Amino acid sequence: MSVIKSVRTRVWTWKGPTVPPQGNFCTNASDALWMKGDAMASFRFHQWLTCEVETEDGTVGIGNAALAPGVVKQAIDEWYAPLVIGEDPFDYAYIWEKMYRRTHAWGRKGIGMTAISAIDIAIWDLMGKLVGKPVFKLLGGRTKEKIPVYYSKLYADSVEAMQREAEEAASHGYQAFKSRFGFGPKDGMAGMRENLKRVEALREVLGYDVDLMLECYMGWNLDYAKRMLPKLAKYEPRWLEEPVIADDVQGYIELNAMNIVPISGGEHEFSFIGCNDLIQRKAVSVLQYDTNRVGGITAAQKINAIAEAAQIPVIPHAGQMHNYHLTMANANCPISEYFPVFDVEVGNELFYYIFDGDAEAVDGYLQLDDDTPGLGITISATHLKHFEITE
Ligand SMILES: O=C(O)C(=O)C[C@@H](O)CO
Ligand SMILES: [Mg+2]
Repeated sequence: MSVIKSVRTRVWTWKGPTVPPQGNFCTNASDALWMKGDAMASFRFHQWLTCEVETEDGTVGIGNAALAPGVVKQAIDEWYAPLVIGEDPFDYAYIWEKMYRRTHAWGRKGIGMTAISAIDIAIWDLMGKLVGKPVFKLLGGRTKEKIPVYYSKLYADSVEAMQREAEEAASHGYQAFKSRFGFGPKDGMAGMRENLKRVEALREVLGYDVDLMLECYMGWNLDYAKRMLPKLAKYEPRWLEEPVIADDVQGYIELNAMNIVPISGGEHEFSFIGCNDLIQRKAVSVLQYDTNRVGGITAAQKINAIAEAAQIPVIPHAGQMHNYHLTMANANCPISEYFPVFDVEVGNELFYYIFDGDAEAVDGYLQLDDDTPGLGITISATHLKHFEITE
């Protein structure tokens, strides 16, 4: 048995070139505020946290998190690392409960659960490396020949720009696409028309034989979403994502019960308890936790069982290998979100600049290797010069 001897956290701050997002590129929770200046400032993810868990034999498992990296680093360094050092990584269920219960007063959601997620993902990568198996083979194995993905970008822009991007993506074989709304309650009826114009334009170039998902990123409210759903129905969206803020579970329930467009959410929910609540209350028709927020792979796999029992499909938020391995290992996870590799703008794609090994979509699918141990990623040296790294 090789016990955990260290936990190394690093915050990666991107100092390289960025593409400034266009105006109204995505609604978000801050839109409800009277904001001076850039309403999107809270939206950029130009930092990332890596968490490396090493055992006495020198094997290193890599985890990561993208929410509030500096704060999560401190939480891990001060609270969680001491809880896992000295433990056997294969006691991962015990380690998870220990992290969850010893910080329960403040850690069950948000920063604490994000910290737990980063460590847990590292432990699963570590276990895969120690037994020489890919993580998905430890979770249930291959349930798909390859994983279908949806192209996730199409931030709101001019109609022409969005149509060009959609056509370009379709030319690469994608069969599913996610777009972002740029207008919400503060933009009134004119904004509604701008939103609808763009959905219609996307259907015009993509047709109706592909899935089109629509993302609000918590930027609408219940009243606006109730008014928009009947107007959206004719465009047959695969789902409407995060129409209201994560705390408005009652709003989710009401919108999902309208049964006009399936409602998806969960990327801002934490732990299997939080996701179970969304499932049991029928708040979502598609559950979209992110493994590096919800409690890592240990929690995600428990959620997958609950969701499958309720026959709610699980389509984790974001790309990244920790989500792909879970999707590969679960028949109830039909498809993966895929952030195409682009110049750094919002930052969703920053992980491509930190890690080597992330699966790349080909003709609308991605593949995981049956023989690569762990998650299959390493820390990359390629873009180091563009990062300021805080140990
Ligand atoms: O990709 C998503 O689902 C996100 O919520 C990311 C954020 O960029 C808004 O789209
Ligand atoms: Mg989302």
